[in-house]
Amino acid sequence: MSAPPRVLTVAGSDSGGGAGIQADLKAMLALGVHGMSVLTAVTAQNSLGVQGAWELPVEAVRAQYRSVVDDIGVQAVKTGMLSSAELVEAVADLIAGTDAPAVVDPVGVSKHGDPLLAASALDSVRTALLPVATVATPNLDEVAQLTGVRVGSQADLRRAAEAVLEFGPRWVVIKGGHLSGDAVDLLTDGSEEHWLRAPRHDNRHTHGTGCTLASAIASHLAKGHSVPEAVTAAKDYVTGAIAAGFALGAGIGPVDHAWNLRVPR
Ligand SMILES: Nc1ncnc2c1ncn2[C@@H]1O[C@H](COP(=O)(O)OP(=O)(O)O)[C@@H](O)[C@H]1O
Ligand SMILES: Cc1ncc(COP(=O)(O)O)c(N)n1
Repeated sequence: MSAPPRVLTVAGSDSGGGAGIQADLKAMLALGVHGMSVLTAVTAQNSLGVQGAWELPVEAVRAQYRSVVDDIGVQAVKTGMLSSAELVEAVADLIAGTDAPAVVDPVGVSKHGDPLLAASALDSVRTALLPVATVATPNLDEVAQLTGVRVGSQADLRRAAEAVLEFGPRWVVIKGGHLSGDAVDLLTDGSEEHWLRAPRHDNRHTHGTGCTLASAIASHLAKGHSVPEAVTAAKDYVTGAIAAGFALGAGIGPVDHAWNLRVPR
């Protein structure tokens, strides 16, 4: 049997299993690729928030990356929580030397507002990480932090995309998940525009949506799809996962990564 496409996530661990590395690997399994991981940080996290976070040393991040890429090889890379300026710069450097598309989710804060990236790392995201991204996937808070553009309605999404593209990613998906009404995202490379629209699911169990979307994009890119095809398929996958999100713990539960695999009985 031939090996499936290989996808690498470079991200933090969520002990609750809903976001971070755990979400990434689950999404990759559900989409039929071989998921691999470089851990950047460990969080003590659950449905109520982040109770603690510990960064790994930069040598540990570099060593994991080299182990995976030099032997197994990757068809796509995805980044999530990178925690510090030093890690952002090291990861940007590693991606620049890798011949595979990179999906950069510039994770800033958790759904509960806990910081996952130091404020002092924002400049490195702008000048080192975004320039090596094939696709960047900021949410509206990350757009505001990185560019100063505040999105209040769908009409502002194009302006937000233009501001992010200034930093050099090939494509950007501005996620409109935090607006009201339909869940509308804008994918653009500055010339083509694709509006991705899905019904808003009235489900508070949305922990891990951003990680899941970015990992799904990376998985479809690894299978050889174009960026617009990969993002469209990833949007369908995350929409289904949100619709099937379930309660766990006393707070915000996870999306269901396996929704597309469940056989109705
Ligand atoms: N309630 C919802 N119903 C349907 N889609 C949603 C909902 N909330 C977010 N989305 C979609 O989930 C994806 C992740 O967006 P978002 O939640 O904004 O990311 P993040 O986790 O980075 O904050 C986007 O495609 C967004 O449109
Ligand atoms: C380790 C880690 N990485 C990322 C997120 C963001 O989660 P979301 O996908 O809900 O924005 C998180 N809560 N924890």
